[in-house]
Amino acid sequence: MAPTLSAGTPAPITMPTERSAGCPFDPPPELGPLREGQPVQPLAYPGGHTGWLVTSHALVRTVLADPRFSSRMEFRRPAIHRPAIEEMITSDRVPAGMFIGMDAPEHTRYRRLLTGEFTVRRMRQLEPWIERVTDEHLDAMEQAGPPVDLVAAFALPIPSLVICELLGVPYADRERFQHDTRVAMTLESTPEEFDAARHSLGGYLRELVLRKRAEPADDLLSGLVTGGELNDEELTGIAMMLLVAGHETTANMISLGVLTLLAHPGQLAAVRDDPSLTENAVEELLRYLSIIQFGTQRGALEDVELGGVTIRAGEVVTVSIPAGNRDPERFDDPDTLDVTRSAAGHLSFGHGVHQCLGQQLARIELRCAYPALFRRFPTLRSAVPIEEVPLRADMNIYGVHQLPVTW
Ligand code: HEM
Repeated sequence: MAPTLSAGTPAPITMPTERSAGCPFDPPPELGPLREGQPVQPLAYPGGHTGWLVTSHALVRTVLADPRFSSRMEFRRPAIHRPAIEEMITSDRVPAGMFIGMDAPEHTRYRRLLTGEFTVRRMRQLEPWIERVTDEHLDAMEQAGPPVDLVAAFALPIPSLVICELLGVPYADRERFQHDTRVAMTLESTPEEFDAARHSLGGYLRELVLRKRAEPADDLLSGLVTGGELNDEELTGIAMMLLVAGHETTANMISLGVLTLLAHPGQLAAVRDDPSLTENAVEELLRYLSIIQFGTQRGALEDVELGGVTIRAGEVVTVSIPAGNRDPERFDDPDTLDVTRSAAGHLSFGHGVHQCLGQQLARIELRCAYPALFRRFPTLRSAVPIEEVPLRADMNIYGVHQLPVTW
């Protein structure tokens, strides 16, 4: 049932989603005034529920760090209409092992099994291999000659190959899982399309788990199989979560990051002239772009006071990562891309116990991809006017559908 708001509380708004035509890299313009005036704002969720939208950096962190706000799937009610996800949540068909939708102690148990696989040290060991894969894709681009779609030729295959290698998923099967992931992520997918994609991916990964059981190899999934703590359902859920989380996110950061640098030639020149700025530039692009564009959800397990309002038990809170990352209280001149600033403390990988498990891997891929691309093609530019690049306004993960480039 829709909770009633106390007297004096502003009327609920719907989630701002429209970006300004002038700058596709800026979040929807309504978020700024909301953050300055009403950083905990009543939000109308699809289906008639009322919950909250949190927009300041400090309060986003507060929510994400507070165990009174649950991550359970029933609270991951999207702030914008996503029929497939809404149906999945209400029908209680959440797959086993998907610990992004769990609280302690279940979350802790699963996450502990994986933490060791994603340490900085482990990820650094992958670095030479990631560099080689990156070079091979640049070779292929060079051979094909311009124009090339950077998404298909570079931004998608690299993270996809990397997560496959890590998990032990045959890359040759990529068409199937890339298609299923795309359907699962598109806002417009119907419940039927979403279910079909999930079943197809689940069936595929379940078979793979059985194969790893029969013939373990030297990969993450085999390690989890032989560790003996997880059943086949849990292993399938974990593999699905990692495969989905591991390639669309980084792929969009690569392509949208390249487009952003092309649109900010001074910033591109600064990193090109001083490669020691690369790590900074990657953090700044993560902050500036905030590709998890509609935020992430939590549910109050009890009444909680937040920013002067009472969130009632059971209400859903959406924290806006884009709004938090553009908060002038936290970052000076937040709407300016500045690769020389320290963007440490950005929220693009979340915060608290659910903070992104794959963040070190993503960082290594990004630190490798941007410089290698601009080194190989110093004259790289968009092959179409920037306003014509098709943007992923309709996807939970912001980015570009295609990015035709030339050099
Ligand atoms: C630029 C790339 C990426 C971005 C922006 C990103 C962003 C995020 C964010 C915001 C969360 C927190 C969600 C929440 O609190 O509800 C998260 C969680 C997660 N991410 Fe990432 N991610 C990226 C890459 C990756 C990669 C490469 C992997 C896998 C290898 C991955 C695996 C995960 C997992 C498993 C979780 C859930 C962690 C948990 O619940 O404990 N992510 N990510």
